[in-house]
Amino acid sequence: MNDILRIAVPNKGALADPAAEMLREAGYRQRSDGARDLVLRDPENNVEFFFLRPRDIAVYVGAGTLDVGITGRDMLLDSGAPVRELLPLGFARSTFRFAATPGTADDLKGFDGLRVATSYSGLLRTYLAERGIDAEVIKLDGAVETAVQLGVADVIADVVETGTTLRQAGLEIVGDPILISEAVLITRQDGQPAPGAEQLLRRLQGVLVARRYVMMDYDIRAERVEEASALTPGLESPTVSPLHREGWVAVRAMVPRDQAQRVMDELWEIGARAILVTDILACRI
Ligand SMILES: Nc1ncnc2c1ncn2[C@@H]1O[C@H](COP(=O)(O)OP(=O)(O)OP(=O)(O)O)[C@@H](O)[C@H]1O
Ligand SMILES: O=P(O)(O)OC[C@H]1O[C@H](OP(=O)(O)OP(=O)(O)O)[C@H](O)[C@@H]1O
Ligand SMILES: [Mg+2]
Repeated sequence: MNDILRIAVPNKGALADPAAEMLREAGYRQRSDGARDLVLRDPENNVEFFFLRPRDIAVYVGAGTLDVGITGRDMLLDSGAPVRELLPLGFARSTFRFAATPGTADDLKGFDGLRVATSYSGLLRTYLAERGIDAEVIKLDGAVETAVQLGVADVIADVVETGTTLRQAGLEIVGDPILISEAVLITRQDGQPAPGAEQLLRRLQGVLVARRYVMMDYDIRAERVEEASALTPGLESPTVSPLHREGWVAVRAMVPRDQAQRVMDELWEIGARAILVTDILACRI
């Protein structure tokens, strides 16, 4: 048997609940609601979970004390730790952006000599240095949007999702996104991931596919099956089975969830009937 796989998971913040939910869907044990365990063993799956601050996760994984972890891409880059992304996980999506009071700093080029507040100073310093911008970085722990109002900074660089927090602080986005972020599974930069990481990776990939796709079944006249297959090509190829009813076949294919209604309309137009859509609970592709 392989060594136990040691997995770092966020203990609070925007990543914690969706990470736990995803691991649960992948068949792993997770903390019960409200529990505050720091370590959780899951002997059945030969893994151990360590609940840590999301910001620290890249540090532990980079040091090699933990094998893999879940954190945000922005936090990974900010840490400067020797880690790499194994798999983007599709939640905690955000952009990292500059913002300022309207009319005060409309362009990155004009940032020389200004004070930029952020809780991602590593990421920001690299970004400014790469562009030769000589701004002063003010490192704060959080609630960065308030820094301009209180006169601590001229510009901020922070996580933006809906933009509500910026609007409430009377700030406006400046320039292009510094980074597009989401939750990611990470491992150490050098060498192969730990042996048990393969299984975790496959399970998480399975959850992502199960979330993104639905299963679609329908009946159609045999002479239209080519046309129908073009609408529902599936991941590799749709399954076509004979029907007892002469001249008809049954087709089964995976369809992207967000396209299911459009595909059903188009199938109906070419004569498909008994079109059924079902959730995929789990899969290995
Ligand atoms: N409102 C949000 N929507 C989507 N993703 C977010 C949001 N806020 C933070 N994130 C993402 O979640 C990850 C962790 O950020 P989070 O804010 O939870 O950490 P933190 O600021 O250290 O913790 P806390 O806010 O609890 O002090 C980052 O990758 C960030 O991009
Ligand atoms: O664009 P929005 O949808 O408003 O979301 C973005 C806000 O969410 C996060 O704040 P969080 O609650 O984590 O507080 P923090 O700034 O103290 O980390 C982030 O730092 C932004 O402030
Ligand atoms: Mg936060």
